[in-house]
Amino acid sequence: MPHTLKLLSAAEASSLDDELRRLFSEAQLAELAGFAFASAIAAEYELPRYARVLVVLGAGANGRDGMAAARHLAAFGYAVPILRAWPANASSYELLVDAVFGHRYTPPPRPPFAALLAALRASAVPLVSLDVPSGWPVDADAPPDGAALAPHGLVSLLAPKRCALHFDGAHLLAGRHVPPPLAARLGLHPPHFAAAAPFVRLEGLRCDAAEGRCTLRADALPLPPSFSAAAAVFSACISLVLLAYAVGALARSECRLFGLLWRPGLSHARHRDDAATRSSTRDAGL
Ligand SMILES: NC(=O)C1=CN([C@@H]2O[C@H](COP(=O)(O)OP(=O)(O)OC[C@H]3O[C@@H](n4cnc5c(N)ncnc54)[C@H](OP(=O)(O)O)[C@@H]3O)[C@@H](O)[C@H]2O)[C@@H](O)CC1
Repeated sequence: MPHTLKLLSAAEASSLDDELRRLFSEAQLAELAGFAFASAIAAEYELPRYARVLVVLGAGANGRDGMAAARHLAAFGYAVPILRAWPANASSYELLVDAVFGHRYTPPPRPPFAALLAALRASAVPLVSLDVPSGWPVDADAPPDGAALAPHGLVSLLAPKRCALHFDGAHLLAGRHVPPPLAARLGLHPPHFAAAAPFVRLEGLRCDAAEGRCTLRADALPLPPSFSAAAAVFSACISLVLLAYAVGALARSECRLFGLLWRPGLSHARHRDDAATRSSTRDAGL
């Protein structure tokens, strides 16, 4: 069965933000997102090929998370300078990270961001966007126009936003800090993440703008085949142990029902014990 991903509208993404802000501080959210973003970037854009990274920040929470991601990338060994303006040597970087706008962007871009987006669009350096390709209308049914950013990669945070329908590059999903009951209540339906990885590659993702949904092919599981086989063997062993235990319990015919212990094997013995108790009580004249 293919796995259908929930795509969030801008309003749904804001509701999720509100829920998360009740659970985490802003600093915690930044660290969780920043680490997840950086881990996904490091997996897709490996060292040493993409060692020099320029992270471009906006004024909102997307920029704040981009700042945290930059710090984590630096800790992973990437060279991530802190600059106040678009550098003259931007083409010498090996990767551009777009953390300008997230899901609260409303077009058109105001100064100075219009020029910043144009510079990102014009660059030949591979570009990866965090959560939303900056400048893309989040809820748009139509693909963005030719002047919009065309990132090589997209790292969606927690759940892809609706505009991801029109993205067909390398797509990863980062962040797994939505508590499962909240994810279930919001119908997020996240895919499986491998072990403790804070991101998953959305390989085999097929987005259909007409249907308004993205599905992951059933065979595009994040677990490597060797791990899946090991997991299958492990779960088969556990099932066998549980089955052996159940058969053993049945053989001993122990059933506990509403607090009463019924043991056919023991009932005769208990009957004998009761009879013996009654006769010893009688003998004792009690
Ligand atoms: N860590 C986590 O777990 C979570 C992290 N999250 C992350 O936060 C992101 C959402 O953050 P956000 O709400 O701050 O919005 P975001 O889009 O970054 O910035 C808005 C800024 O842009 C500005 N602006 C807007 N339009 C403009 C325009 N046309 N031209 C110029 N400026 C414009 C706007 O200015 P204003 O309109 O307010 O004047 C404001 O300053 C989300 O995508 C995800 O990455 C959250 O999902 C929560 C969970």
